[in-house]
Amino acid sequence: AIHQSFNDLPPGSSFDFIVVGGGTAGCVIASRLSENPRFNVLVIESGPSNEGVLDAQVPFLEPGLILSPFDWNFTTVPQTSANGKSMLYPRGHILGGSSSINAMFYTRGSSSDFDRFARVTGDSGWSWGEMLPYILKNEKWVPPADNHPTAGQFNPAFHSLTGMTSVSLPGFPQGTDGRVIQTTKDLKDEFPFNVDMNSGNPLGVGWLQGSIGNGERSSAATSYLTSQVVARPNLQIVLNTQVTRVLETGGKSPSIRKVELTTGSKLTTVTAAKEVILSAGSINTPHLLLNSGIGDKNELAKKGIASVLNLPSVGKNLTDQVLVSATWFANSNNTIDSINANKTLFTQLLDEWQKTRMGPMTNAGVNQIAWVRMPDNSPIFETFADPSSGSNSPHIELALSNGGGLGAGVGHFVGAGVAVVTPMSRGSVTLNTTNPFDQPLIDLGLLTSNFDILALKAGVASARRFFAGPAWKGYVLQPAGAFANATTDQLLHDYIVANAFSTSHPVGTASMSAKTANFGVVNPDLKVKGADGIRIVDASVMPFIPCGHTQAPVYAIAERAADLIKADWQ
Ligand SMILES: Cc1cc2nc3c(=O)[nH]c(=O)nc-3n(C[C@H](O)[C@H](O)[C@H](O)COP(=O)(O)OP(=O)(O)OC[C@H]3O[C@@H](n4cnc5c(N)ncnc54)[C@H](O)[C@@H]3O)c2cc1C
Repeated sequence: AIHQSFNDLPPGSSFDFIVVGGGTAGCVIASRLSENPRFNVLVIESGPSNEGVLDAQVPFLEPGLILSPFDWNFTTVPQTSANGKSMLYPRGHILGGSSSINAMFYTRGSSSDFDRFARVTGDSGWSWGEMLPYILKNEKWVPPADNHPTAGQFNPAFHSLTGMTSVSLPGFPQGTDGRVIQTTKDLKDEFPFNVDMNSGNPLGVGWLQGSIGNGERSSAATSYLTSQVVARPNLQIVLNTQVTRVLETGGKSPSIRKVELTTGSKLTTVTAAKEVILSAGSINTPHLLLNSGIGDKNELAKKGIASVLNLPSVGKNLTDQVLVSATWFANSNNTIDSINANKTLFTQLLDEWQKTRMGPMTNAGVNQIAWVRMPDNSPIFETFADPSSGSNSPHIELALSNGGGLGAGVGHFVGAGVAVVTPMSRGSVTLNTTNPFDQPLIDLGLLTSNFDILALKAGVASARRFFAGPAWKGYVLQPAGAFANATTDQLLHDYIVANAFSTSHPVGTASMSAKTANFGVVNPDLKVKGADGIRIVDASVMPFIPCGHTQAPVYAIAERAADLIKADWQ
């Protein structure tokens, strides 16, 4: 059942597993563990239900979720290498977590990303070959909202019809589709067509796959917590309840099976007979650990927190991808800018979505992505070692957009969100105060590595070449917004430093590492190092960021984690 408050739990309830955070990974764990009727599972989620939240259902309305009650509304500390700006840092505060508020891009990264996970942890179970079954266990391939013919837009060999989260090709054509595909022919050396960017080899330009089914967002909550799953007598889900600490339950290791939480203004605790699984995400998981005395002993002492477990890597290695827009005015009025600018049209399209689950509201304006690898002889590699996981991995993403403002104000636009998907900057999550309800200090370290600035420059240059292709003649007009000023190398540098922001893909703050490593937070089986009874399953365990968006890897990691946990307690 789903309960609005902790006090609504049936009296005398006891639990084998307590999952902290009903987000992307948490929903997978809850759903899979409760398949075993002998396991009693409790999920504690800080946010409210996703049911009936229109902005979380209609793909086009995703921007409305930022700075809403469904967002933790974090703000970063001033980013010293990005003009000292503090930035909004959205995270899902709702059942389904960030999968309920994200932009629904479903990209797996490259096979070598997973092979690198296996290499650094010494566990071949994290390799692409062994993770592919878990990826397929997550994905349920479904037709696009408009039911258009999809032959040649994906490779069925890499997809599954039997998983959980609906994944589909774009559900509505964009006015730029033909020109993008033509560019893969005109400029095929730099921008070859890739029939399926989720094959393990993403390089090239291909059709975006999104976590959307029947024109609606498919989140961890809608796909893993179906009414049949929620009806299981051995699964209890408590909403609107924030876990404040994890606590020792004795033993030498120490054993950490108890969680502290708030009910109204009162603190209470609940203990798991078998395990606590932390799935609070890359910001809140380290925040919870630090508040619980699990982190760098000396740093915690300065805050007056007694050390329970000295794990200096907690909250370190925060890795996120960095983005700028490259935007031009478009010689067209068939861009998605029309929808945002025209209230009548907006209402009409929303009405169409409500009645038919079709139309432009079924996706968000990006129908294709270009994944670009900087050549081995690029001058950038004279200074920096290649941070990518392998030669089949991009350094840069161009999210090709049929308008959407792209930060340039009012008008009709075309362009790309240019992201460095293999950033070298690292940040941290540290305690601000010892009050668990205060935000932690989130420092992305944005642009602190010059690699990221140089790679963004290379990405912008690549976007310029893309949109200078013959297919765009007469369509792409002058550069727009602040991007118009980026006319020299120095001015492009200034544009990047002033306008770069994060892609909201944080990972790495509770990294897994080899069992014998003297760094890292969890072992390859995701158990917290040096402790008993507590695992971490969420984006924070990824030691490196995959060269794409992060939800598909989180789903796959959680699917494997569920099997690891089940195997331990069979
Ligand atoms: C705005 C935005 C856009 C994005 N776009 C994309 C995209 O298009 N494609 C993509 O692949 N990825 C995208 N991402 C990233 C992706 O969604 C995340 O990487 C992924 O969902 C993270 O999963 P998680 O399980 O680690 O954390 P989350 O899904 O964030 O789950 C954490 C859960 O724990 C809960 N929680 C936290 N602290 C506590 C506590 N103390 N007590 C109780 N509950 C707690 C939270 O409320 C939340 O429900 C985006 C993210 C955001 C925010």
